[in-house]
Amino acid sequence: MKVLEKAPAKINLSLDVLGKRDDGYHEVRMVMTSIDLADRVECEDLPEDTISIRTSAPYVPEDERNFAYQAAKCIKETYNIHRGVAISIKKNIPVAAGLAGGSTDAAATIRALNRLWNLEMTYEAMLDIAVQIGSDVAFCIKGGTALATGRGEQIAPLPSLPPCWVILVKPAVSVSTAQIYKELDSKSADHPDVDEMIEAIKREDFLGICQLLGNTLEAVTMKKVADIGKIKQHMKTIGAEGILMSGSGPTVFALTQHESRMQRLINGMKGYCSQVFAVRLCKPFPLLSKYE
Ligand SMILES: C[C@@](CO)(OP(=O)(O)O)[C@H](O)COP(=O)(O)OP(=O)(O)OC[C@H]1O[C@@H](n2ccc(N)nc2=O)[C@H](O)[C@@H]1O
Ligand SMILES: Nc1ncnc2c1ncn2[C@@H]1O[C@H](COP(=O)(O)OP(=O)(O)O)[C@@H](O)[C@H]1O
Repeated sequence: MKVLEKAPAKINLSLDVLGKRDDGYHEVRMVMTSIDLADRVECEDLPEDTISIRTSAPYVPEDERNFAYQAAKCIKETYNIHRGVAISIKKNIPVAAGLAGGSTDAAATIRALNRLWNLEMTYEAMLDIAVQIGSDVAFCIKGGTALATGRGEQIAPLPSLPPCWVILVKPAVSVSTAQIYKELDSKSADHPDVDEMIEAIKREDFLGICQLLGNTLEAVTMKKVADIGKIKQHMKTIGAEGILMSGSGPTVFALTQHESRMQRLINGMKGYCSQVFAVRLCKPFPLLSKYE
């Protein structure tokens, strides 16, 4: 048997880093939302008890370093499963871009194996696996819009955003999330107003959401990748209601409710960067209600 799961990317609308914790991670408060730029994860039974990984993109590991492999291994160990699986990942999300590409593949693998192996996992059981793979995997299990706290693994759902376009521009460099957190001095950094962002979302106030976009990590990554500042400036000149770097970067996104602005942004930014996308938002997965 074979099951297919869609694996949407995320953007961070508000990302505040409160400080460093004793376990080496940073305490964060983030509002995240899923976008319709998605990988496709296919899981198929294998006759022998092994995990195999195939991806469509170069530079993505096809062994135990792949987050989808780690998710499958963790489920096999936790549920004492002695079955093999072939995992095939069609990558559409740019790699190491601040869009949680690897995390969403891991989350999709958890959802897929739950179906393939009839595990009847609850949402909480999926989260237990997710936190062992990475901080952003928990959000990606359900997706939609949510507040993520702790190291990013504590999830509280929020209402969906008003409909809009998300235009993404990925500079031709990648950054290491660990390095960006390491270089952050959270005391002297800018801190976005996460609570006001949540209120704006609850009020369905699109312009308020755009004005409140903020990311504590942006200044750190901008110092290393000069293109980010140039992209932001260029997008501002073309016109968008809100512009921000996602996660640890270097992808920059713009939000607009106007199709004409979306077209202008796409046309204007294509001459600037090779990786430019315009996508809609994604609703949360209606999964798990059967088991909750
Ligand atoms: C910055 C964010 C914002 O959503 O996203 P990306 O830019 O990666 O997409 C996340 O916090 C990234 O989460 P994720 O990519 O899952 O990180 P992990 O694999 O758990 O950790 C990678 C490394 O980042 C650092 N890290 C991560 C999360 C956190 N709250 N504090 C940290 O200090 C640690 O050094 C850790 O070893
Ligand atoms: N399924 C996967 N897809 C992409 N990258 C993966 C995957 N599994 C492991 N990785 C590793 O994770 C690193 C971070 O990639 P990614 O999750 O795309 O970035 P980000 O954390 O910035 O959102 C990559 O450099 C890659 O080596």
